[in-house]
Amino acid sequence: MAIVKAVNLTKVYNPDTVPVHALRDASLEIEKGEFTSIVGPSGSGKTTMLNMLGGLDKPTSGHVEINGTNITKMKDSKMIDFRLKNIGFVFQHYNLIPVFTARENVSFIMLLQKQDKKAMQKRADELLDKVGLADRKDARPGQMSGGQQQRVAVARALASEPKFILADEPTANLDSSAAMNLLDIMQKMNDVQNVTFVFSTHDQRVIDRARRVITMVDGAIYSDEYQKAKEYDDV
Ligand SMILES: Nc1ncnc2c1ncn2[C@@H]1O[C@H](COP(=O)(O)OP(=O)(O)OP(=O)(O)O)[C@@H](O)[C@H]1O
Repeated sequence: MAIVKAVNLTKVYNPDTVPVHALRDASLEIEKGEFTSIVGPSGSGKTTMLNMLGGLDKPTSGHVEINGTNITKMKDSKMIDFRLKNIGFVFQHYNLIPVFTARENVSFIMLLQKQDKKAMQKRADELLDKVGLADRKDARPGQMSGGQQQRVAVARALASEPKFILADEPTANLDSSAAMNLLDIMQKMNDVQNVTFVFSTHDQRVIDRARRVITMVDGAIYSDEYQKAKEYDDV
């Protein structure tokens, strides 16, 4: 069964004033263990699609299923809890909490899930080790580079052991070496632990690493192709 299934999604913003058709009858399925890029020109609907897949917004028509559960009909209060347990998010602007250390940022989701404090600390430390930040656990976002902040964001996204990770333009603000390093880490997590990643991106470096490339044009799925992905450097 697909982890994520988007069925005939249409999204119209501002339907009563100046309607914008951001998605037009777009359907896709994501299986466990995929490393997939959603690409397409600016305004083609990539972010709108990720927002629908992550339950951050609702379609005008159509629906989204996650592991067989229709999330489109879910009440907002239930959706928050469902998101916490099932979906990890990585954003272009990292979205870390500035007054928290790296460890606290990673622990925060587990705190919301009322996990045991010791287990929470242990998991946060393991995740930060995995993203190469063993020596930056007590640093706050303002004391870290963009690449380091985005690696904290990846560790945070994994903290609740989600079914899949959605990453909206994760390398957009990173220089070349930080972007490659982030991709190496995510690709290795995909390869070794079978973590499922879905990206939206303009970045050819990210597209080259994907095994599947879904292209959107004007709110619709234009093509959906598998390719041989560029290998990652061991990290
Ligand atoms: N909240 C909103 N209100 C109105 N229109 C919106 C809103 N969000 C997006 N749109 C419009 O919907 C269309 C799709 O936008 P979306 O952000 O999904 O595209 P994108 O492919 O992610 O673009 P980019 O690559 O520039 O980030 C665009 O025409 C955009 O202007």
